[in-house]
Amino acid sequence: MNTEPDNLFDSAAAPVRPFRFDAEVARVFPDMVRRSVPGYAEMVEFTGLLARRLVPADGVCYDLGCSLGAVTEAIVRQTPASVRVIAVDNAPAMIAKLCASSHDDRITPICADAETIPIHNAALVVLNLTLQFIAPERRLALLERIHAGLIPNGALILVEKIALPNDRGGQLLTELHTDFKRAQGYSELAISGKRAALEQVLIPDSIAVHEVRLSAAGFTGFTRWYQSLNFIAWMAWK
Ligand SMILES: C[S@@+](CC[C@H](N)C(=O)[O-])C[C@H]1O[C@@H](n2cnc3c(N)ncnc32)[C@H](O)[C@@H]1O
Ligand SMILES: O=C(O)C(=O)C[C@]1(C(=O)O)C=C[C@@H](O)C=C1
Repeated sequence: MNTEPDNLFDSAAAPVRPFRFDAEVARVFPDMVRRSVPGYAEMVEFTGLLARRLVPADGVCYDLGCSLGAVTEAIVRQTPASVRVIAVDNAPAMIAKLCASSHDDRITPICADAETIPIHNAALVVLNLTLQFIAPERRLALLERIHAGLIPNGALILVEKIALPNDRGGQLLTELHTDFKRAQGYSELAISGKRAALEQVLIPDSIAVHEVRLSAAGFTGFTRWYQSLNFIAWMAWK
């Protein structure tokens, strides 16, 4: 996948407009996500390893909000050749790039909305940094649909940026996330510009809200398997 540098928020002249997954973002996405999400590469790799344990031969996986297909490719790498992945994103620029880079017949890229795409016989559904972009009042309905589309013993992998408590620990982790971005070479301008652009677009929930909702959606159990600062990964099972 391309490695063009993310300098989208570096220009002082750039107007602050809501963040969108357009062609500009798709062009720099691998660099952007790696330098913005601490632990991203490891979470993607672990998702592949989890798929290896969770998905039966001939199993079907859904990667909802797949972007350029990093999770899809990790699943394909780690599972038998009979396992297939349906890779869904509603951003045409993302799906176009995924189609251009991947010709694996185990992968079915689809440009569609995760909220409406039919989900059937899924052994594994992955929402890697996607639920946070769905309107909060519709998140439960999406999780209920995913739960209904899973086979018995099927699982959901959910990775999210979370809302931290406004206490000393929460403030420290928020500051560390900014330090992480600085250490990745982002300028103060780029950091504050992206923060403003994501406001009202990426709406994080607290750990408690996520976990109450997983139960409400019908999942019988869940476990957290990764945390890096304000990014957390869960697995939930039917
Ligand atoms: C942060 S990116 C996800 C990263 C990706 N899962 C990965 O592992 O590299 C969020 C993605 O979700 C997609 N998205 C947001 N809302 C969506 C929706 N309602 N249906 C499908 N895709 C959606 C965006 O277009 C974007 O590509
Ligand atoms: O918190 C941030 O600053 C982020 O950039 C996070 C985040 C995400 O979690 O999806 C936001 C948008 C980009 O897609 C990549 C990463």
